[in-house]
Parts: sequence; C-alpha cells; structure tokens
Amino acid sequence: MRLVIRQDYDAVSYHVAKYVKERIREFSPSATKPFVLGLPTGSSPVGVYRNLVNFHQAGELSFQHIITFNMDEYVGLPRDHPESYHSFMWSNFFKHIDILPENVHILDGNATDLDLECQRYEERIAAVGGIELFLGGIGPDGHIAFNEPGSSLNSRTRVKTLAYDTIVANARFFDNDITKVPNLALTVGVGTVMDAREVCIIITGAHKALALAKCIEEGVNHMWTVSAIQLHPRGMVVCDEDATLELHVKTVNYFKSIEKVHEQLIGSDNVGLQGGVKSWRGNAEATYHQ
Ligand SMILES: N[C@@H]1[C@@H](O)[C@H](O)[C@@H](COP(=O)(O)O)O[C@@H]1O
Repeated sequence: MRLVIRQDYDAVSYHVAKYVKERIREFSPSATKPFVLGLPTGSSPVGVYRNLVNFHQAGELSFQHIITFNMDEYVGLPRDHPESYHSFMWSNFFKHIDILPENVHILDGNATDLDLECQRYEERIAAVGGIELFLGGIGPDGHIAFNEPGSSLNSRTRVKTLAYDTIVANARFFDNDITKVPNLALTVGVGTVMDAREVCIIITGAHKALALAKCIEEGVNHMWTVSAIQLHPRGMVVCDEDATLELHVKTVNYFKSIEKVHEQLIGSDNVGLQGGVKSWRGNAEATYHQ
C-alpha cells in the first residue's frame, strides 16, 4: 500500500485529481473501452472534483468515455433533496463536465425493492467489466462508503443501518439536527470497493487521524473497515499533515522516504539505466508502483 502525504486539503485535492487525470489519459478510454470510475461524496472529494472540473474546462480531460458508480445513497431522501448524494454529485461535479447522463450510476434510495436495487447495482458494475479506479473517503470511525464498524470485509452492495456516530457526523448537512439524518443507506460493500483494480482513499483533517493510524499501522480489522485496503494490490491513501497526528514519526518518515526515492528516480536522467528499467521509468509518473 502507498501512503502519500501532502501539506493540506488543497494539496491533497490537487494530487488526487492529477492522479485521476493521468490514469484516465494513460488508459485512453473510447466508446468501446470506457474507463469505469468509482466515486464518493462528502467534503473530502469536493476539492478533487473542483480540480477535475478545472482540467476539463482547460481542455485537458474529457469524461465522454467515463462510466461512474457512486458509493452510496441515503434511503428515503427524495432524489432532489439538497443533501441527497444525487444532488451532491450533480451540483459538485457532473453538471460541470461532459459526462453522458446514462453513464452515471447512483444507487436509488427510493427504489420499491431496495435489495433488488443493490443486486442490480452489482450486476451493472460487472456488466461493464468492473471498476478501474475507486476513489473513496472515510468517516472518522474509519468507515468506507457506509460500511460502518463491524461490516463484513467481504460485504457487497446492500441496505445498511447507519452508526449513531455517522448520524451525528452527518448532522452538519441537516441543520445540525440528528433527527433529520436518514437512519438507513444503500452502500457498496467493502468487497465491492476492493474488487476495483485500484483504490485511492482521501483522508484529511485531525478528526480522522485515529482512523488513519488504524488503517496504516494496525491490522486488517472490520471495526475500521478502510483497513481492508491493506489487502489490495493497488491501494493508495492520500492524506494531509493533520491526519498524520496519530501516526508514529517513523511511519511518516518511512512513507515520505519512499516517495522521495520514487521522485529521484523519475527526476534523474537516464544515465545508468538499461532498456527495461528505462521504459519502466518512462511511464512511472502516471503508473502506480508499490
Ligand atoms: N457515506 C459517506 C462516506 O462515503 C464519506 O467518506 C464520509 C466522510 O465524509 P467527509 O468527507 O465529509 O468527512 O461521509 C459519509 O459517511
């Protein structure tokens, strides 16, 4: 797993957006070979979306051949409610880019049969060949999507009861009134996220420092569901300095040193490198290595 540490929220947002742009360009999507992107909501990805919109407006990135699947949605909140994840995604991202509406997938928290809706969501993901890159955020209790502590690390898309801590954390979007926060959500499972060919998690702020430490320094644990990323062959966490507060200094230094070595490799000239290593390095900036 790779841990990338940036100074603050803005630097994290720029790094992740640039990474997404490079991955999409490298993939070179087309009508017959679309890039499938998993997406989160919440305050963590807002800066990433802002940067991606900027790249699009600067003519550097098209979303025409991108298919998206969102992580989760509240149950029972009208689709046009300002705090529904449908509203969030369209106002923060989709309406500003050239994505085809039929390529956007968000769980329907008002479906008459919620279990069927979840099953179909998994089928739709499978039908497009799985997710290439899943972006995610976490709650302060280390939950990914709405996979609250204790969720099976093999879980699939399903109906989930929200933890009281999550209801309290999300009350800020509902006039700080916990009675207005829905108690149920539809969410992709931990297994659904981990099936993606690559996973990138954004963790910012001192309030998420304990969750980051649990994710990075302790074992895989269903009480901190984001820790499942340790088992992923291409997992990356991008965090800010504030989120590192609970990490050991040696852990922070270790991951920073890895990045430094990587940067030196990218930045140095080709002297001394032979064939395969040379071409490997040619792609190294956009490609993920761990
Ligand atoms: N279901 C969402 C998660 O997907 C998100 O990661 C989390 C953190 O939100 P924020 O980024 O606002 O801290 O909030 C909700 O619980």
